[in-house]
Amino acid sequence: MGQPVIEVDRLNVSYGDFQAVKELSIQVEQGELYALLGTNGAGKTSALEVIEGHRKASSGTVRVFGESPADRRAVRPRMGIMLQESGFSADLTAEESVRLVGRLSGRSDSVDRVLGIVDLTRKAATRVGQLSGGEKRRLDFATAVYGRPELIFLDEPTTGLDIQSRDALWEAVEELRGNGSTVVLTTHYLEEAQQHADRIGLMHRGTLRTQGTVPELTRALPAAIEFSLSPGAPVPPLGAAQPAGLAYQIETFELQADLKRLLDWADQHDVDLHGLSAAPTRLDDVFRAIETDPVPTPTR
Ligand SMILES: Nc1ncnc2c1ncn2[C@@H]1O[C@H](COP(=O)(O)OP(=O)(O)OP(=O)(O)O)[C@@H](O)[C@H]1O
Repeated sequence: MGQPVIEVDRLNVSYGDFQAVKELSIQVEQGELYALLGTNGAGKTSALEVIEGHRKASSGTVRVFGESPADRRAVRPRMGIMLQESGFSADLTAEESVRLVGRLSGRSDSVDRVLGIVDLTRKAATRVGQLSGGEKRRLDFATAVYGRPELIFLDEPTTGLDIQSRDALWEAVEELRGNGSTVVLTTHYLEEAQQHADRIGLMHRGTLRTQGTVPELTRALPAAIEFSLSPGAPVPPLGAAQPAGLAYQIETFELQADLKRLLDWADQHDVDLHGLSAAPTRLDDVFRAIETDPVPTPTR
């Protein structure tokens, strides 16, 4: 891992009496794609707004490139931000919007290049107010990556995008990462986080409940083997639970070995395992478990 780009230590964000972010501590290293995921209202946007320099912390410290994010002159030229909702003026054209945000960023780039990344070249002269929802999201992304920033925040970047636009966006993100950019992502599309993130932090009700790589997060929960038996079949091994009728389920932390044991047992007893499936633990399972797990357990 490289140098820390983002260092958050015991961050708290409150709105009046309501504490939206509680004692959040995370570090994001240079070149990393860190996905901050969580349930609705978990506090992700509130935390990111502080890290981006848009909001003041109630307490705690945040450093971006070793500086306070409030020090906009030091930090802003090095970061590109795609917010959940764009603040573009409806009267500006796509091209004017990119030029304006580009000028404010202090970086230099070609407007054509960034509009090309998101296939908006044909819409360069179209006013923002006349762009579709997906086109506006793509314009947001184009402005966030203008000048190839070292640090890019993507807040639900692919919401409302068709599959071609998603693929193009992720291709552009991977290219930026190839050049060493660091990316912070929030999304409700867990498969995207699973596919692209180096590390994932899961927030629920203001706290970071767990953090790690996908294998680290999924390792903590059992995988599942499922099958059905014909009436009169012998009792299956491995403490198989019987949730309904003739359907069985085995939870296991040793999927391969237990699957072999089950198949050997079926062979020996000449039993058919109808609808046999063996599924590794998915990020969705970790996510669901978070809501019922009262104990915060960040791993690192
Ligand atoms: N300006 C505000 N004033 C009062 N409460 C707020 C404000 N902004 C956010 N909140 C509350 O703080 C909590 C965290 O909101 P936040 O937008 O940070 O969550 P989130 O994790 O980004 O959620 P989502 O996934 O739904 O976008 C929510 O309960 C929200 O209602």
